[in-house]
Amino acid sequence: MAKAIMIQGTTSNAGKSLITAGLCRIFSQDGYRVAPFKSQNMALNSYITEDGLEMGRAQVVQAEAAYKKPDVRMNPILLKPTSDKGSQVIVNGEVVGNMKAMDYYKNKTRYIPEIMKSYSSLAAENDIIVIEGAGSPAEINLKENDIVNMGMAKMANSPVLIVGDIDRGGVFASLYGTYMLLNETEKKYIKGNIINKFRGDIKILEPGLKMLEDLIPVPTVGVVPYMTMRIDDEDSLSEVFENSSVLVDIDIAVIKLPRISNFTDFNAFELILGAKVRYISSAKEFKCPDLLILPGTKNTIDDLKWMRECGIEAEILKYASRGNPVFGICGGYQMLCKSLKDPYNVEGGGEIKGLGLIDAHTVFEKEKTRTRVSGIFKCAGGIFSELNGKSFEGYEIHMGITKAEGFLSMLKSMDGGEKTDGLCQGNVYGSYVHGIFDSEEVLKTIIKALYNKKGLEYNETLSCDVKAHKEREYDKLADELRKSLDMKYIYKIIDEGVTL
Ligand SMILES: NC(=O)CC[C@H](N)C(=O)O
Repeated sequence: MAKAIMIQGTTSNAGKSLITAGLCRIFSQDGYRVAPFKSQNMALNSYITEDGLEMGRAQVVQAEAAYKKPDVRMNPILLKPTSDKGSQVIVNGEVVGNMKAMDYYKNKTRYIPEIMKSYSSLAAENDIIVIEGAGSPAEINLKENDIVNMGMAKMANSPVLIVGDIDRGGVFASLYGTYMLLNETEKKYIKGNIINKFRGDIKILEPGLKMLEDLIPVPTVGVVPYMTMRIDDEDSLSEVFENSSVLVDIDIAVIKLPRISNFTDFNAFELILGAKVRYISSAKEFKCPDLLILPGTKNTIDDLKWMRECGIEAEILKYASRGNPVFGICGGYQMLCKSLKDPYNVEGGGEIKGLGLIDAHTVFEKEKTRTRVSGIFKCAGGIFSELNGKSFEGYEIHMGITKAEGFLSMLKSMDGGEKTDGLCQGNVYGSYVHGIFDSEEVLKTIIKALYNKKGLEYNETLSCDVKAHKEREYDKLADELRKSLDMKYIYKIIDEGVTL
């Protein structure tokens, strides 16, 4: 039976996912069998495992860091918010329905047996489970019946480290306040604090650490520097959306839809030195990018209405009419169609005219398509015609089914026979495949075409192997954490567990 360590945070985005991933890599490097675990994730960035099951992307990254294949047991519950009040609830990788937040919170303890089944079976196969909490354990309105923070720590009898974000300020107050809002039993699980995202002179910080330790009986087990490294993000608070104003050769604009999903699809572009992805949420920011991407969304029709109202749709139509390239992924692909219909009310219902840039129609079905795919580009025209013959690999997660009016085609999946996973019309491209840009040949072909269009030279020799890049990032993360965390102490608390 594995031992456990749990990473909780004072807020969302404090860096729990990153530190969990780094610890997974460190323990694996030290020879342990390791698995990440998060009982419940609320995220629109999800992934499809080899068994066709859906899980949150943060645990996928952590699994990779632990040299493991992503496994749905690592994230038994996934909530995908469809609106401000409700979510699609996914248990052990399969949709169980849409639920209002209130109904879910009232009934969530019914999922404890599922959570513990997954946890126990992972624990039986590993030496250490690195558990990640969610949000903060001090949300006093949600603490009762908790299944993801202190409730989970108790079920797994796991020592807990709390991560605070010093970059946003108020780190002492939030670490102190988090501890003080816990009850006496819960406090016994807290074995250390971690200060994350530190930049500056540690000498100036040190007296504060001492004062905090005088106020609460919790040692600071490390001060982790601010890292520019990016691993796949979990939620829309992600720093990915903070645009920089650096000038580059190729400007790629992604529309930041209100329900944007799977924006990890575009991380691959970061490997291209001369390209920059910027996220835009107003018509004013549109300008004239070299490539426009419409990303996935959990609520295609609502997000299309939003684009229409804020004037972005008009900008896209103007931009596309001049022959500029547009690429839609999943929900973004659906928006490019002539019409979208939701007869079974899976995403709020109704019918709407699409952008009409691809002669196709999308209908939302009752059953979700969840599959991994691989295939090759065929019949891609326009500026990216060099994609033909290039292979892709990825996964699909959607309720909608898209059918072309006539003969339009672009991608053929090898494993799905004649299944068409995407369409192309002129310089407008759409596909259901998430992760399509992770293929080095696809990525390079697209970038090269964009350079050519601008009359610029593209240095093709630079590698953009996404997998190799990620491996290097995980090792770098582990090195950085080894330098800043007291690993001896962390091993000690893992070994001791929690005695009440
Ligand atoms: N991941 C996505 O973009 C999904 C698109 C759309 N919401 C569907 O389910 O069909």
